[in-house]
Amino acid sequence: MNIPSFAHPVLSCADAKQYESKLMTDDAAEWAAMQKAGAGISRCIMRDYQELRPLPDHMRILALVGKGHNGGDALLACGELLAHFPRARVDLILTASPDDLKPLCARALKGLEGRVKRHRFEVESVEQGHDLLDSISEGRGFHICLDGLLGMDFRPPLRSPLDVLIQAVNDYDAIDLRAAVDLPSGAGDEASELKFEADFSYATGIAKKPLFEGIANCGRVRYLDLGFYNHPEAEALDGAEYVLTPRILKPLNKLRPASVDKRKFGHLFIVGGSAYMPGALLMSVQAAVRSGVGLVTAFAPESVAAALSAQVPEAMWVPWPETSNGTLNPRAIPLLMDRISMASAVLVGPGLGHDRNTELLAQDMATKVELPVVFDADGLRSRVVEIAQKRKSSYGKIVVTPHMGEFMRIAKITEPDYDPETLLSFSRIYNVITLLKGANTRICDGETILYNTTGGPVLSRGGSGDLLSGLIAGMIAQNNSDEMTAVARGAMLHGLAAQRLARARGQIMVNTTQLLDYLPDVLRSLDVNSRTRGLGLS
Ligand SMILES: NC(=O)C1=CN([C@@H]2O[C@H](COP(=O)(O)OP(=O)(O)OC[C@H]3O[C@@H](n4cnc5c(N)ncnc54)[C@H](OP(=O)(O)O)[C@@H]3O)[C@@H](O)[C@H]2O)[C@@H](O)CC1
Ligand SMILES: Nc1ncnc2c1ncn2[C@@H]1O[C@H](COP(=O)(O)OP(=O)(O)O)[C@@H](O)[C@H]1O
Repeated sequence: MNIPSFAHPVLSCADAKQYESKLMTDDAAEWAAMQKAGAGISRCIMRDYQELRPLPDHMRILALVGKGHNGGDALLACGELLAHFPRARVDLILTASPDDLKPLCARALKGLEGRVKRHRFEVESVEQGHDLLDSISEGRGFHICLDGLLGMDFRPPLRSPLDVLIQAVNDYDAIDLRAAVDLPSGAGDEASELKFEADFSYATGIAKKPLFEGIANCGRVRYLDLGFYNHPEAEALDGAEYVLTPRILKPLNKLRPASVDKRKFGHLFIVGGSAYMPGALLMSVQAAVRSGVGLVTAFAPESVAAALSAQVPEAMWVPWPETSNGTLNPRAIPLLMDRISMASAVLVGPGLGHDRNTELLAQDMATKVELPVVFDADGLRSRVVEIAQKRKSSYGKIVVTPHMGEFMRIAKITEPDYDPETLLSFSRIYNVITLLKGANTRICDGETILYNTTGGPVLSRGGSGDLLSGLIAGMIAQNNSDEMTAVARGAMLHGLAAQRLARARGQIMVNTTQLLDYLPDVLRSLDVNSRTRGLGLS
């Protein structure tokens, strides 16, 4: 796939530093980038804190400030927060004397003079660190802790007193939101065991590779597009890993031509459900009908089809004969194949249940359906990917959407494995597009990995994956892009809607399907004609 404008390269810290040195050849350019970074970080914090509650006017902010530009970004972010919340209180912990700060960091500090309190961190033990934090906050803790100690220039080991400070802050439980500038202090191409434990890492300008190692090693990653790739030097960058930007949604946010009818927007077939798991199918269908696809036909177990159809009358429901287990009978596949000429894509799996019959059904679908087919949940079988390996190149792609447990099963590995090479080789060998779900969802076609950094723990509840597969399949069925782009588009919409849900209603006391009500706002809030930066940060 040629890398389109909606994805930006993920670089090692060393490559990011080299690339930035080509873009920023003088202090004025660096200062401008730092100001954008500071403004972007403060916007993100104001937005992300709302997953907990609205930000209080009198918020207490603690910034940990190192001597480099990472510290400078944190200081500029504090200035922005103060501009929005003049009654906020900002305390800075400096680990170097002001004379030792890099000039732009010193300039950012000067800009805050008289508006913040400074503290030097000269304590020797973690306990003394806690006492200092208690005394600074007068025992009330902090709403926000901003880590600007070390950025991409970190080289292990962590030197004293940074190690003590990071440990003290990590252990201090009276902090609502921990935000790392660029990447958590202690992370880097070479990381130290001790790292700032971030809830969010706000990647400034370039998303660095260490952010995507392991499972959410650096908290939630938020990529701030500062326009670093609007530069001729960007052409020379290569590599397999990219971070998605909301620009991928731009084609969805256009007025539809006056002359179109529903057939123009595709027809999705969804096969799933079982007598004891009808809800998963229902959720996939609910999401699919919201995706913009023109028509949805759902094939459901005959004992539940009527009840489901009452819930989503927009879809056409076809009752499917059941086995004694209440699962779909594979012998009834002609029900689907007789109608297949009407479809543009197929989704198999939500709520299907796991038995020999559904296994046969999934295999049959992989063999017989020439259209793009998405396999999710119980449709994810090792035989399906083996069949995909031999699929004719004229057929539509097979897309698999495993979480790590399911991935281990179909990739026949025994341990969770987040190595990009594992995902690349699996997708290449089996000739599939893989969407590997998790805190940072990865989408891979065997040549490229796209990281979707949207979403969050509000999605960690039953049914989120069913909504995702319905959205993805609905995007593919619309046939307005290649399958990889359609999959990535569905994932980004799902994540952005989840963020909106969490900000409006919190992460905890919500239903999975409430996410659906936030999908329209995602699209409607995009500034589609913006040419300079990613389309907004939401
Ligand atoms: N370039 C730009 O314009 C833009 C940059 N941006 C931002 O700048 C960040 C990079 O800034 P940077 O280059 O100033 O380095 P940064 O990571 O802040 O500090 C390095 C200092 O840490 C120190 N140090 C290292 N290892 C250590 C250890 N083990 N233990 C203790 N100390 C250690 C080392 O000190 P030294 O070894 O020299 O004594 C050095 O001076 C980047 O991540 C992003 O946030 C964005 O604003 C976008 C525009
Ligand atoms: N901590 C998290 N951060 C971000 N996204 C998450 C997190 N936990 C789960 N998700 C997302 O929620 C969805 C869960 O899908 P899945 O595991 O199939 O759930 P289910 O089978 O219950 O529908 C995926 O899109 C996954 O990426």
